Amino acid sequence: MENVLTIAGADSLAGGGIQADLKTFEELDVFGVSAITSVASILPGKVALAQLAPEVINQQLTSILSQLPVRFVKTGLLGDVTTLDLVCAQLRQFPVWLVVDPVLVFKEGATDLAADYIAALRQRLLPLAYVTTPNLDEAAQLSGLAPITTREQMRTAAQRIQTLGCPNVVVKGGSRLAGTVAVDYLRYGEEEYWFEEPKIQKKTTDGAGCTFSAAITALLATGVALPQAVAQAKQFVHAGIDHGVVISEQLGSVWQGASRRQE
Ligand SMILES: Nc1ncnc2c1ncn2[C@@H]1O[C@H](COP(=O)(O)OP(=O)(O)O)[C@@H](O)[C@H]1O
Ligand SMILES: Cc1ncc(COP(=O)(O)O)c(C=O)c1O
Repeated sequence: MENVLTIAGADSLAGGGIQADLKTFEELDVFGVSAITSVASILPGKVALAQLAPEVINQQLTSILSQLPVRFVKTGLLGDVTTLDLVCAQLRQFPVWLVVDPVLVFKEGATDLAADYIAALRQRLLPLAYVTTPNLDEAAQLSGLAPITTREQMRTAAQRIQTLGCPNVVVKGGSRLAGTVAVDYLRYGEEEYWFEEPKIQKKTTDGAGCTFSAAITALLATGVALPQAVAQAKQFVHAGIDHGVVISEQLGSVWQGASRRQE
């Protein structure tokens, strides 16, 4: 069984972040290990983020990368430029297949990631990645093409992100692209693939992006090629949204990654 590492934030409600990643790894038969960068407390209308000290983050990475064979890594929320740079330094020492989920936007509310974080993502993390999985907002910020409202703009954004040094890009249309279809676009080198599923009219979508990129990472680790990994990850997330768990009526429906009870 492959060891797969997620470097990301913890989510107090466990819809997204490290919790969603580990649940997804478990479901897809890889052994998940984690380095936590920050702790997100999901509150009404906002997300409170507490960043861990750089030494603590570095220690986790050293613990994992120096003692375990790890060939596949996913990054989610890194939280600040210092963390992003120490992650890059570690990953340059231990070359891996890297999936970057460039988390800039939470469905639960805005985060305060600054322009220098986006610049660091573009200039230092993305060139280390095998594939990145921005949603429409993130693709707009990474490509400088804002706002993205059409399929043609999804293609252009992916091409622009490739020029940053990341050979493969999945732009997720998700719930954000208007229409009745949840469309994702993969730019795989020069090849392109469109993935479509009916848009599900449910609120159980928190953590969908984390789960999607975690599933891609796990599937790559089990030997699936990227276009098929994206197709399967999309099916996995689609089932997850459709059978999402409502953890509190007061909070509304909250997606729970691995608990996809299929009646
Ligand atoms: N309402 C929905 N119905 C079906 N699929 C969806 C829906 N919302 C998102 N998806 C899919 O879930 C995956 C994650 O997308 P998205 O939610 O946009 O990511 P993020 O969490 O990063 O914003 C993509 O494959 C997207 O197409
Ligand atoms: C730590 C952390 N990372 C990432 C996310 C983003 O989740 P999503 O997959 O809905 O984009 C969340 C959302 O709650 C989170 O708490």
